[in-house]
Amino acid sequence: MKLNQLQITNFRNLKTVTISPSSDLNLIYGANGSGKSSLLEALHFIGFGRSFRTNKPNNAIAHQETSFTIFAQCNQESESPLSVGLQRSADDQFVCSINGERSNRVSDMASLVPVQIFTPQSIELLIGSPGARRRFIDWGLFHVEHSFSDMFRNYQRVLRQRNALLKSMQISKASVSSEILAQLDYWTNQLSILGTTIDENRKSYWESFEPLFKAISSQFLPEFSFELSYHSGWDSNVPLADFLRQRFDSERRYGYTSYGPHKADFKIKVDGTLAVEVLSRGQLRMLVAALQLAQTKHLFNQKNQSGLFLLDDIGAELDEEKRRLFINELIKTTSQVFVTAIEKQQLFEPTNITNIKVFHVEHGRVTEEQ
Ligand SMILES: Nc1ncnc2c1ncn2[C@@H]1O[C@H](COP(=O)(O)OP(=O)(O)OP(=O)(O)O)[C@@H](O)[C@H]1O
Repeated sequence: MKLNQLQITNFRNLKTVTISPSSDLNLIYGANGSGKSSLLEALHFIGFGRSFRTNKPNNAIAHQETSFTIFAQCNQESESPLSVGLQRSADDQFVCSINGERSNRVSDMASLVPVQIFTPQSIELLIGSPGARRRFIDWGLFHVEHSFSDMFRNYQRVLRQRNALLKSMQISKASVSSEILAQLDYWTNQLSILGTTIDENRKSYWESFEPLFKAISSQFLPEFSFELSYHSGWDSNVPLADFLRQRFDSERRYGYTSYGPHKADFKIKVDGTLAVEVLSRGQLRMLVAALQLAQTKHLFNQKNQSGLFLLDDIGAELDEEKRRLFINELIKTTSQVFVTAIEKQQLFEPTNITNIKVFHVEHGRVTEEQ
């Protein structure tokens, strides 16, 4: 999938932007506050239906305007061209269009355009909460198997029902009626069926992902040998329903389900110690880069599909050699890469890539350099 035209209107300080990006590498530079990250943020909206900077999408509507629009035309591998658009209004309306057809499901659009982003904050994947690591695995699964997101939504719906029941039991001091216990049993079984399938999907993803990661990390960080482990969120040698039933007393005390795939995580260690305890910030960024690149390769291997890769502020904490290595490897996966930096010098011209476009951003205007 390659984006060949992008139009942005009233998105932060980008009033009207129309560009025809390179299918390989796009280098974007400009002073602080010129609008570089806003350009990547607009692309991120296409792949996720949300920002990577705020959970209040209305903040991205340009001041004094009532909506923003983002429209992209794309070429797809061996398929007919695709056009996607989205509009967000200040009255919280979100409308997507796919080849002119309206859709209110952001995931319909997101499934068509895989987007990954690498920013100075991306090390949150390693130092932050397990939720970010679960989303990382689930992004990979979603793009290989789109039905995964429906399965996960169902799991969350069942989890909410089960938690509501546990909460009511926690509040009530009376002994639990057989009717309530039967209801809990029902939701426990449902949770177990969906949870086991999610866990199996994640495990098989992890199995095929791990060797790709190992190969890339030995290139990106040859001084370390990493050990990866995936944790299901419960002892998955025991069926989830049995595991939960054995913990009924503590679950009732807490009033929620504290085991299951919603508690899954993965860990990366070096000689038995968590990588975050050992690596420098720049090395942690390279580790995240290796994880993301492995995911890009995995998608390409499984679906012969590539997407957009956004690198915001590439100059931060990565030396020139590492930047060059990362971008060159990304281009090999046939990703369409967008890189931003403040200074043009930080955006080296890679030697073996010919299809490069350079854009200068100034006060919200984006111009292509000839
Ligand atoms: N809703 C909005 N409407 C108009 N302008 C906005 C809005 N939100 C943010 N801005 C402004 O848009 C400008 C562009 O911000 P952006 O983060 O894209 O800059 P940048 O080029 O990435 O800068 P830096 O190099 O400092 O990260 C900033 O001046 C910011 O204050």
